[in-house]
Parts: sequence; structure tokens; C-alpha cells
Amino acid sequence: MKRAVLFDLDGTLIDSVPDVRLALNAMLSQRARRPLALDEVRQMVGEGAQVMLERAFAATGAAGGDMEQALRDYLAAYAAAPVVETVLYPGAMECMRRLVADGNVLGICTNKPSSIAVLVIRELGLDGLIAGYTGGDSLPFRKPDGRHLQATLECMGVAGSPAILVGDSETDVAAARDFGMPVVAVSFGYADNAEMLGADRVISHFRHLPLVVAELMP
Ligand SMILES: O=C(O)COP(=O)(O)O
Ligand SMILES: [Mg+2]
Repeated sequence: MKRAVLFDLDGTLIDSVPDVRLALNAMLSQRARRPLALDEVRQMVGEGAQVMLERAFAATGAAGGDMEQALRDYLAAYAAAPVVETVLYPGAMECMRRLVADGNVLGICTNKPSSIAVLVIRELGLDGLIAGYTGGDSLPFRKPDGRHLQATLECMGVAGSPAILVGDSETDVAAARDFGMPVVAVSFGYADNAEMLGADRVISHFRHLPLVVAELMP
């Protein structure tokens, strides 16, 4: 039976915060709010765009007003420049190729809005390596709800197969626990301390992942 490896996107496969920040600050400046620093934005990412926008408004003044318009403005700014400073983490691509060569089916389960996720996935050349992906607004639920992982496995055509999640946040670990799959945390993502997330394993570089995957899904 095929084995599935699900990846979180932001803070796991890619460091996207610089481009998230540019789009967020464009939206904030349209509302005469101060720009956010990289560190501030890093703390706000992980639970989808809506939650991030609420946090951005809270950090820059009073409540935000029309949040739907704010989301549209943010997504328009982000879609116009999805991959300017965004990069893959070291070894991510090589690791994914290796996992595919080992017979794993790969997918991406992200809370990033799907309209942006698809642009980033294509631009960074990940689309040929994955069997499917779902975003934070693809379904009526998202991580930490385990059904988001289930839906991603379905869209990859491997529902019912052994599966593992690789992520960088509390949200990822909670989703994996809700579903009941093992989870690997990366220590180079957006969590302050990956060791504290309660993952089954923590890796400091993608070169360690193929072995860990083989150990956790024998
Ligand atoms: O964009 C977000 O809020 C989180 O995205 P992620 O699930 O890929 O980390
Ligand atoms: Mg993440």
C-alpha cells in the first residue's frame, strides 16, 4: 500500500513571511495603519489569513472594520507578487524527490488561502512532486481540524493509506493528533521552540526526513 507524506507549507516547506508581510503591509497602508515587522508577521501566521488579519488589526490599532474587504485587498496584493522573496527551505526539494523515489505519495495541507497556495506551489516547482493540496479556505474546516488532513489525503487519492504530517506549528500537531497520524516538526519554521510542540520527532534539516518517515511508517 502507498504511504502518504503530507506537508504543511508556510514555515515548513517555504519561508514565505517576507511576501506575506509585503501584502499585509500594502493592505494596512491602504487603511493608514503602521507597517508590521517581519518578526511580528511570523507570530501571526499559522491559522489562516482571516486569523492573521485579525491579529494584524489588533496590533496596529482598533478593530478592523470590513474584514471581508480587508481579506480581498490582502489577497489581491499577495496574488500580484506571490513569490518575490519566498524561498524553499534548504533541502526541501531534494527531500521531496527522494520521498517520491522511495514510493511515497506527497501532498500539501496548508491553512494558506488556496488561491495563493496554488501560485506559490507552481512558481516554486512543487506541483510536479505532489499528488494534491488543499488550502485553508478549500473546505468548511481547516487545521487543527483533522478532517482537513483527511480531505487532503482524499484529494491525493490515498485516503486510508498510512500517512504522516510534517509541520512547524501547534496547529499542525493538533491536526495530526485529531486525525490520529504521526507528526514530525521542523525546528527551522515559525514556532519559537519546536521541541515544545509535542511532535513525535523534530528534524533540523530536510536531509533527516526520509529516514524519520521510514521509521514512523514502517
Ligand atoms: O498561512 C497560514 O496562516 C498558515 O499556512 P500553513 O498552514 O501552510 O503554515
Ligand atoms: Mg506552517
